[in-house]
Amino acid sequence: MTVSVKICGLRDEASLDAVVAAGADFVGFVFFPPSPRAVTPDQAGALIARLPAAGPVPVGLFVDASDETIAAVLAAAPLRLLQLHGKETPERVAAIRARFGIPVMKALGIATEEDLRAAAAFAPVVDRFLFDAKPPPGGPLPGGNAQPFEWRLMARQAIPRPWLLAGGLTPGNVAEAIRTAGAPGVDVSSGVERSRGVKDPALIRAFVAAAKGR
Ligand SMILES: O=C(O)c1ccccc1NCC(=O)[C@H](O)[C@H](O)COP(=O)(O)O
Repeated sequence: MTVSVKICGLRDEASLDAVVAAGADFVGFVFFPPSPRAVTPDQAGALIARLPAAGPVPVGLFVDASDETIAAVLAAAPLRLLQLHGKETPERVAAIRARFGIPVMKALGIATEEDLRAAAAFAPVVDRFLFDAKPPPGGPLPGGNAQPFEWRLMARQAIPRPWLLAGGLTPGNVAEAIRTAGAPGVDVSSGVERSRGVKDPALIRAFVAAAKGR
């Protein structure tokens, strides 16, 4: 099985080029101003313009964003997948998908099997899921916290859409995480950074190689 890989929170050309050269499948841009990984629509547009046609799918990460915010980003950055990482309800997800006509990936925070059951209500309105750790209480970011969750919770679950495993993955643990969770795909941000918000091309290459078993 080939594992899909998403590298999230890109802000500079050298790291983006490393994502492309390493053969990642998705590349994420954060449109959440409090994040140290946030980019403006124009910055994302310029980075996406560097992607080859057969390169990684550009993903936009939003947290409880308004239609106006999403529209303003799309005017400058041709995203091909919208990652919704806030408290969006199934109804809100459906409305965003219908309005913008772009596939949607809903992020869900997982700490227990009960949390996983929330996926059922979203299944009819999403194209993919991303399962991440729950953010620390009172923390500034709803994701990207280098926090793993219990990978065994995912094992043998019948998830009705393609999905990515996220949260605290690194080049050193991603192969074990994939085996334990039975994950068809993975997503990383902190684990390929040399400091918070600053990606490291060597770590990006190592992560993709480890995830894809190269
Ligand atoms: O990365 C951010 O700054 C961020 C901000 C707000 C919501 C979500 C965010 N990141 C979500 C991601 O897609 C991360 O890749 C995922 O949570 C895993 O992050 P990490 O544990 O740092 O690898």
